[in-house]
Amino acid sequence: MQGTYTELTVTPSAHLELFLDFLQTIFPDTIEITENSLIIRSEERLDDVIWGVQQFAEALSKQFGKEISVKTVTESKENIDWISKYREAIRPVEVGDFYVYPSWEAPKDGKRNIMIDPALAFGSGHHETTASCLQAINKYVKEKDTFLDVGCGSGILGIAASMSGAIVDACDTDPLAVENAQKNFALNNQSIRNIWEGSAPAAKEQYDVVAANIVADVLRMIAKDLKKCTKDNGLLILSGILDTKESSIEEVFSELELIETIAKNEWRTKIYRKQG
Ligand SMILES: C[S@@+](CC[C@H](N)C(=O)[O-])C[C@H]1O[C@@H](n2cnc3c(N)ncnc32)[C@H](O)[C@@H]1O
Repeated sequence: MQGTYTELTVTPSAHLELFLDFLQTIFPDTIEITENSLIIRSEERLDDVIWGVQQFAEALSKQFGKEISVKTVTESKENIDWISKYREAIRPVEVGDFYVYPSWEAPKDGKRNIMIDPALAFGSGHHETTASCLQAINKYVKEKDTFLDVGCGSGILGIAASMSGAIVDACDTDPLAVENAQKNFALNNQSIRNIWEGSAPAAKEQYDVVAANIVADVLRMIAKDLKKCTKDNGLLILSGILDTKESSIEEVFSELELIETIAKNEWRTKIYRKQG
């Protein structure tokens, strides 16, 4: 890509549509039409086009027996590399021992590096709820723990748990998320024991740690299943809770021991222990 491109504005005194037909033979898809003008952008020089447009105006003048003039203005403009701009906007995220980075950045020495490219599935580490769950995993997940990631999205939480030595299962109601999570586990050289399309009720065992970063209303709906698949003395990491919904979650999980609440902006992450 060149550093600049030329923008040519063609303003005929009449018959804009005929000038459009003429220019479309040279630039079939790339003409912007405004009320009185046609705009062409190109990395090539457009001198020949300006000459052609003037010839066309002269030919039309002869054909209609009245003068049809055309004004042309060229401007050199800076080419913006949108892909680079987008990439610059996606920065790595550091939470505890975890360093979440996109594929075009380098991993960081001394960290548990998780490579995730932003995709359709939620979970690049930038959202407060994901970052808070990573903080909780960093603090509470131990080697050999069994871990269930309910609503895995990109798989980021399960990958973090696996890097902490846990044996990981995951599920999501969205088949695209299941596919994306599997891809991300492989990209990060982590293994996932079981992954299924669906939710907590399909869990076949009880886990040391269950994490669910889903909106509060859904957490309330599946509360019974989340508690059921958590072992006695196991932990439940609940996120996706807006501060306005916090008390409704506390109410539904009141029989568990609340051991920590992480607050980031308006988002709350609650860590419960299921007493034996
Ligand atoms: C906010 S994203 C969280 C993604 C990732 N775990 C993270 O922390 O960044 C919520 C995910 O939950 C999934 N989901 C929504 N309702 C669900 C349910 N009842 N059971 C399981 N997954 C659900 C969505 O498809 C989405 O991928």
